[in-house]
Amino acid sequence: MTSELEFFPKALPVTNLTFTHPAISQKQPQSLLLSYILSAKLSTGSVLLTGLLFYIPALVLYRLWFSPLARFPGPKLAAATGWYETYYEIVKKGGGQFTFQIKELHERYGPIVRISPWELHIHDSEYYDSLYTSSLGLDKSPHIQHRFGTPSASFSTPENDLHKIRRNAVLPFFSKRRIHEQAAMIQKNVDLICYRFKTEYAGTDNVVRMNDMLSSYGTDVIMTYAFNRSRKFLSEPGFSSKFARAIQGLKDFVHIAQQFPLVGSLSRHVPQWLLAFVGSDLEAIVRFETEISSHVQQVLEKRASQCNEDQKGTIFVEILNANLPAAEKSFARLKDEGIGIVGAAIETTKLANMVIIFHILHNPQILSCLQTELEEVIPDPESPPPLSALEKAPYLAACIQEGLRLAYGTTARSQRISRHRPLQYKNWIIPQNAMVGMDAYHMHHDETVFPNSTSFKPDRWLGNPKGPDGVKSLNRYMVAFSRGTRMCAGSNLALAQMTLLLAALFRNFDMELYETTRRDVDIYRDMVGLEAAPGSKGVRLRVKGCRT
Ligand code: HEM
Repeated sequence: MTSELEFFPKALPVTNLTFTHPAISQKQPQSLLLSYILSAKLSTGSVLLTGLLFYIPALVLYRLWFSPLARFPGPKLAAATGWYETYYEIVKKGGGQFTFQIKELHERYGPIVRISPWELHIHDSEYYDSLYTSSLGLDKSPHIQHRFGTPSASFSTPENDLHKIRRNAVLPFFSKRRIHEQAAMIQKNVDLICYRFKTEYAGTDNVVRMNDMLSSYGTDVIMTYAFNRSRKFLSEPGFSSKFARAIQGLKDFVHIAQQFPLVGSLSRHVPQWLLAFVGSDLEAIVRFETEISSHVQQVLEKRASQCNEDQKGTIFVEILNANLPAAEKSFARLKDEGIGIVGAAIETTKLANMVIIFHILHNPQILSCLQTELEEVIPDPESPPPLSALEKAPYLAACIQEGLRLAYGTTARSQRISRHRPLQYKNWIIPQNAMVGMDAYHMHHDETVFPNSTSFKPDRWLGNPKGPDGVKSLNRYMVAFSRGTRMCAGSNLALAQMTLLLAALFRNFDMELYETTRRDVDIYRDMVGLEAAPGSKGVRLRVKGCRT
């Protein structure tokens, strides 16, 4: 199917987003233009110029008055051109500002707004479960397929049916039982952090850069879990992680790759030496991707030579053993899945931990409540209880829940498309093939659900709390892991990592923030995940001493 007529060189979201309307055929402006050209025999330059003069007004006219989205409220400029979104995502304040602009649009236009020629956004916490659901078989928008340069990862797969096949292959790998079986591996990484805190940091002026430490923790865990190959970044001086720069680079590049997918894919073909020479973050990204690719390659080679005993139980052996078509087991596909999983695991968990650690250290009362609880749950810090016991500590769980809320998971909307039938929101009929999205930023700052929403208040999660109607659970409105068919596959792993680390740090150490303020954890840019203000060095702390 042809896409909506598009003059702008910026890539169009997707083929299927065409809206045909009886009043104006998609082909009309094109055929008019063609007959004009043939009869006038114009030079190429004047043909293009004349074409533009016809084409742009016809396109804008169609979008503003004849598109099936024309009747939805929103600014005319956003309805007329995708460059409106591009301006906020790439230009304004260095980019990543569209989510905040959408919030302003909702204040002006109400709970449903047309935010681009192709897309609607809804701000109504009660509707989230209707859109992010398993029951409607909605596609994820192809608009965001190239965001991370891994178009065939489950995470990026637009089509619901194909996504289901891919997701089902990895899901058992992240079950709660599997995660509990791996708790000892995660605890080993936590023990190493505690050992280094005790021997290198406690009672000294040495500053722990949590950005590095948490990136290394996330990387070492997921690389062991997925590939049985730890990178041992936690043993590096200052906990520095070579993947951290790559992940940051991926984040910095995310809106460019989304707005201009061609740039995203071409960048992957620039030689690594050239990227290194110009000092680009892309070089770190390519290096990271090359490393994951080589792990995938090894898995395939070892499997071919049947000497893959050491990789038993790793994620790719699982996928290779699954009942999937051959194309699903190709190197290119597995590489994308590998990069997708490692990328999804590291940054999200790091950010949530960082937000939690900051707020606890920033609020002495919260710190004291948590330490009191942990002293009961972990009487002897030398022999911590199993994960299952720590998971039952209510105040720790409440801190984690509140941190996930303020770290958002993914801040940007993840748009859905109904291919086969229209959707309904209140009195609005959303036409099929329209993109429609909601996001955690709007959900988590809905003051009717989370009063004083910018404050870190673990207490709001204690004692089986309810939402605004006094009936539905408050948990229903916490969407850091999203919901429905695309809900985070690694949420059990993420929660286990957070529980084990936070319990150990706050039970074992007295810590204080070092030159860190809210500015270092509050969202300034939406780079699909939270990004703090420019120049932030993330959360940094000093270990004052050990607790017994
Ligand atoms: C605090 C930590 C984490 C948060 C808040 C989080 C959040 C999310 C969210 C919101 C999505 C849905 C994205 C979308 O709809 O576009 C997602 C998907 C995903 N996450 Fe996580 N994530 C976390 C940690 C992890 C970890 C540790 C893994 C481990 C591998 C992981 C693996 C995945 C995968 C594979 C998907 C794609 C699921 C699919 O499309 O079927 N995540 N995550």
